[in-house]
Amino acid sequence: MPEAERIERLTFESAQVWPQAAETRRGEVALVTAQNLSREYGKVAALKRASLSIFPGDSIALLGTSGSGKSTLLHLLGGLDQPTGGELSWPALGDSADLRPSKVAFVFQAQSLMPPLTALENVALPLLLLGANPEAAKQQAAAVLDTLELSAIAGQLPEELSGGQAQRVAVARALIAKPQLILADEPTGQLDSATAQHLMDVLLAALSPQTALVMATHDETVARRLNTVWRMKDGVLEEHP
Ligand SMILES: Nc1ncnc2c1ncn2[C@@H]1O[C@H](COP(=O)(O)OP(=O)(O)OP(=O)(O)O)[C@@H](O)[C@H]1O
Repeated sequence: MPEAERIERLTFESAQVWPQAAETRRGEVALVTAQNLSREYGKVAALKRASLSIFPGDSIALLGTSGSGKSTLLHLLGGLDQPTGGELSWPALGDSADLRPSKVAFVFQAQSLMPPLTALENVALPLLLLGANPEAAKQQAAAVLDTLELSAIAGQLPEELSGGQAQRVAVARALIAKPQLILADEPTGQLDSATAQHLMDVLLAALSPQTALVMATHDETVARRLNTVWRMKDGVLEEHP
């Protein structure tokens, strides 16, 4: 194999197991890239010098114990929080002021739906925030709920839903504006294992090849459903063994 091709292959393969801070990979532009990214809360170093890039099609499990810095990293990657050190940019997405909800969407652990709104209205919300016509937004929300086999509960309020149904509605809300980057913070954390696996089925089936998913989890079984595992320990993004 020619030397140049060998080096390119080695570079590509290492990018599969170890988060690189390169802005491009095989001609693709990174959705988000970070170099020595740090976040301190007073004396607590929640994230220590993380360098990484995330590309379209990546599905990454962020595995680590409680307090290891997973939520801190997700919030920074989504522009919900500001780093105290390092560089962070969204080469394929543009300005951090302009990230949500059509470019980046979050799925949180639990109870993130708006209580006075029905499931359908919750799912339509990102489109309304983007200025869509309300009727068109509701029609699109109904279509997404249908895809996730949730049409029967479209008119119900969050308090009337099971934990698994509520999380699937949260996934529908994250997907509706066709974001390129989905950041999920332990979306299966409060679900039993069968319901958690069903949520993963739904989420993975709904991803397009242009979309990247980063999911924080404690659960190795959930992590194994994704292509890559990144481990965090005491604020450090560690190499996967
Ligand atoms: N707003 C905050 N103020 C002060 N300390 C914080 C804040 N947010 C997080 N921390 C601290 O930063 C560290 C990392 O927290 P983080 O929530 O990122 O961990 P995590 O891996 O997501 O944990 P969990 O799995 O329990 O959600 C912890 O020591 C936490 O106490």
